[in-house]
Amino acid sequence: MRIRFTKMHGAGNDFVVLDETRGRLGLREDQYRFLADRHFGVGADQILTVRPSTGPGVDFEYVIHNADGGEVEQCGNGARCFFQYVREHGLTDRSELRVHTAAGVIAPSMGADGRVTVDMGPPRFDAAQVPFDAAGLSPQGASPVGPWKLALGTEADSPTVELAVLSMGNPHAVQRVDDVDTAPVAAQGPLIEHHPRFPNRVNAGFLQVLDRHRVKLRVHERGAGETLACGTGACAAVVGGIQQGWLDSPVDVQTRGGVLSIAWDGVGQSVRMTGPAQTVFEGEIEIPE
Ligand SMILES: N[C@H](CCC[C@H](N)C(=O)O)C(=O)O
Repeated sequence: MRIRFTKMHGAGNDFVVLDETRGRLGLREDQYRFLADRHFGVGADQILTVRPSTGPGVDFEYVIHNADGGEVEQCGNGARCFFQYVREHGLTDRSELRVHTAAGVIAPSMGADGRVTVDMGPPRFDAAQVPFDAAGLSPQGASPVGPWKLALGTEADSPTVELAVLSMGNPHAVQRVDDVDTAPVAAQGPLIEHHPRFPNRVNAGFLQVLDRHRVKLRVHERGAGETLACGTGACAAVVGGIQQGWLDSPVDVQTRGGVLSIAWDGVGQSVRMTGPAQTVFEGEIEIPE
């Protein structure tokens, strides 16, 4: 099957965007994996699919698959690219949209400086909503994010980490580190992602606090590995940092792919993420039946 796609990125987190506004492609997980494959396919961290509105009050549906082919609830950098895509391809001329995702409705809008701001909805702290199995654990702090001390292995000398746990519609576990450049992202990222206390796996964040309004962040993403930026990860890291008393809104999040600006006014309030969206090229590709 030959399909058209658009290659995009948001702060270096890269995507293949598919247009299903005129009909479904009906792709399987292995075909999403093929598209994401950096050697045999196009190459991407996630595949984003644009679909028509699901009903009143929303303008489009936004579907996300990780590079491993699995469908997931939310993607922040992808939301900015989604918004740019539908405007660039004449699917809307609106400067603000309401978009249905598996995690709920998000609202992207165009800023005066050409950057895109997305209302990502409120963070969720209830363990069952992450989901996170906290049975038998006592939080190490008094905030809704914990933190929670987890051993990364069963050996007596397994490393233990303190993780702020929360959901942006997708699951996040964020630890504070002194220096992101020397943080054990490669070693600990997969162990946290696949930790048995996260039944749906989890995105693993590594947060360095520079001052109360600036941080550095690296994220080992569920289903994709370390990415140059993670939008929902930046939201989760800032919320966790505010909840633990390290940060004040707004916060500039320096990722390896660019800077994201995150604002949050407190529990029950939406997280607002602002950042870049870039179209790289349009293409066609033959995918295996
Ligand atoms: N890997 C994430 C999905 C993509 C999130 C990230 N690319 C973003 O910008 O939020 C997950 O499995 O929940």
